[in-house]
Amino acid sequence: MTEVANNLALREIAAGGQTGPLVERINASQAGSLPGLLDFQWLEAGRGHIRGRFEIAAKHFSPHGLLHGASIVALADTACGFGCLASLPDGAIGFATGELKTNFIGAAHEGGVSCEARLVHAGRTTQVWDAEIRSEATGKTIALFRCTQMLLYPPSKAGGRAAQGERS
Ligand SMILES: CC(C)(COP(=O)(O)OP(=O)(O)OC[C@H]1O[C@@H](n2cnc3c(N)ncnc32)[C@H](O)[C@@H]1OP(=O)(O)O)[C@@H](O)C(=O)NCCC(=O)NCCSC(=O)c1cc(O)c2ccccc2c1O
Repeated sequence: MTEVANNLALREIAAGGQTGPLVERINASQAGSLPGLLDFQWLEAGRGHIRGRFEIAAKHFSPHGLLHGASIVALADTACGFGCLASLPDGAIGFATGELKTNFIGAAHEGGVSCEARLVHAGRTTQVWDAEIRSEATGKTIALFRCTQMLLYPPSKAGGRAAQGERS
């Protein structure tokens, strides 16, 4: 069985139980997991918004030489996940991506890829996030992304089980 370090002590990251600004706690939390392996960097994070980037490297490409769409989706989904974490309503203890959609409308081959995400619906059970992904080399938008984050509550409120982020 693959051992995955539980770096996502979700509530602690969001609640500021650890030291340092939120964006630093987010960057530290991803070490060894997919966003860390893809070298995502988070520059700003707060309630309702987040901004991040990666520098294009060989690992971000498809086998036939295009920047892999999954690299872009991973950046945008991670932005919205961490953004959701920074924007949980009272009582919510976790979240999971429920659905996502991406329009790929341009290409990037070198330089950086940036992502800005914002909360467009803050519900009790769902959040809808929009993200715009740009090539830093050209300034052009290369993808538009939207997802729904499902908000998870403790068993006593939801009548269910522990939050996704607390799965071992
Ligand atoms: C979204 C759901 C929780 C909704 O469940 P629903 O109410 O529709 O249905 P059920 O209650 O019947 O559950 C069905 C099924 O879902 C799993 N499940 C449900 N609740 C939980 C829970 N609290 N904890 C763990 N697992 C749960 C379970 O397998 C249930 O089947 P059973 O046979 O056990 O009944 C649910 O649909 C769901 O959990 N879907 C999967 C969501 C998911 O895994 N999304 C992708 C992974 S999360 C992710 O991608 C992610 C992205 C990021 O960018 C992040 C960034 C930063 C931090 C974390 C990130 C992150 O996690």
